[in-house]
Amino acid sequence: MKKRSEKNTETSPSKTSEHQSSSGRTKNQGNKPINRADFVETEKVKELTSRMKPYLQAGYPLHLTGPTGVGKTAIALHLAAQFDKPIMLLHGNHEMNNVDLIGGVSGFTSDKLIDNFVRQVYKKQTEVKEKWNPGRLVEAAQKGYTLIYDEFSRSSPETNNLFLSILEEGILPLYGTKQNQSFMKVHKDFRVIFTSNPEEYAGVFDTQDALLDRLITIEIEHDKKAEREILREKCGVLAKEADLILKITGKVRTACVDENKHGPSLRASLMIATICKKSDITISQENKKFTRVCKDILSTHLMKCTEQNNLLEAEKWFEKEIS
Ligand SMILES: Nc1ncnc2c1ncn2[C@@H]1O[C@H](COP(=O)(O)OP(=O)(O)OP(=O)(O)O)[C@@H](O)[C@H]1O
Repeated sequence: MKKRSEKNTETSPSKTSEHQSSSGRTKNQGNKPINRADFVETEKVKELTSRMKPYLQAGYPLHLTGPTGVGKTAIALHLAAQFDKPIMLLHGNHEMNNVDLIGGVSGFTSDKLIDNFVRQVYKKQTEVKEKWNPGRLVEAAQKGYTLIYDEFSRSSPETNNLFLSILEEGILPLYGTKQNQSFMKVHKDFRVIFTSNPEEYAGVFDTQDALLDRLITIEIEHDKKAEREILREKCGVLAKEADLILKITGKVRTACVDENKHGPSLRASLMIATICKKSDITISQENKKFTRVCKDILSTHLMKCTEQNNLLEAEKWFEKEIS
């Protein structure tokens, strides 16, 4: 018997890398657990969770919006974990396109059949087929994952248009994928939590009204009490130490708000607390090492918001205000 069949899969390298560069921002796909051990369930978080969970249970998508570092992603992850479903995290970016979300052709598969059964007859038959790689959204929508689409407004409105029919008709259009079917039905458990920064932030597209109309938008704001709880539990600082750090970042934040600019967030306070704890730096206004750390972490905000021309001037502002 001299009949041989070979299968060959070729992947076009350029297509693959293009695909990865933009979709590589998708993290935690499917069933990989998210490490949320250091999440602090503050009173504010409890209140928000009990308010928002029923909306998701009823099948409506949520949209958490607010300034950077206010805890939108952390809350979205916490909320998503309330459902017994894998969580998929997708990061918006201007390069993301439909291929990243619904898939595209990423190479070819070829079947080769060589028939030499009769010695004098040699027959070779090759069939080449395009290889379709489904995008992230296909997997999540098909299997009923909870999708967190972080900073979705950093992707273009054209890309986000896909969500219009997902959220309204429960179907995922498969245009451009050369599939037999033109759409796919979305799993009944598929839930979406969007997060975004307000439109005045750099690198953010205006969101189409039609999409906003389909979302339940909740504004998340800075909350001093919650920040204090997080600093204490996450970094292990004392209440008075947390208060001092928050007083300092708060002063700079207020100076920024006065100038209509975005000031330091909880991230800056977490950095100060973590560095001081790990380096055994006493958190006290009299300790020069501590104020040095604060100045280093807050210097970019100081220069931007206090309209001081150089770092020295900004530091003088700091000495005067933080005393
Ligand atoms: N409840 C919480 N418990 C523990 N850490 C938190 C909590 N809320 C926020 N954080 C921490 O604060 C920082 C900022 O939070 P997060 O990234 O969720 O903010 P964000 O609003 O999504 O910011 P951005 O708009 O820049 O994406 C992160 O380091 C996060 O781990």
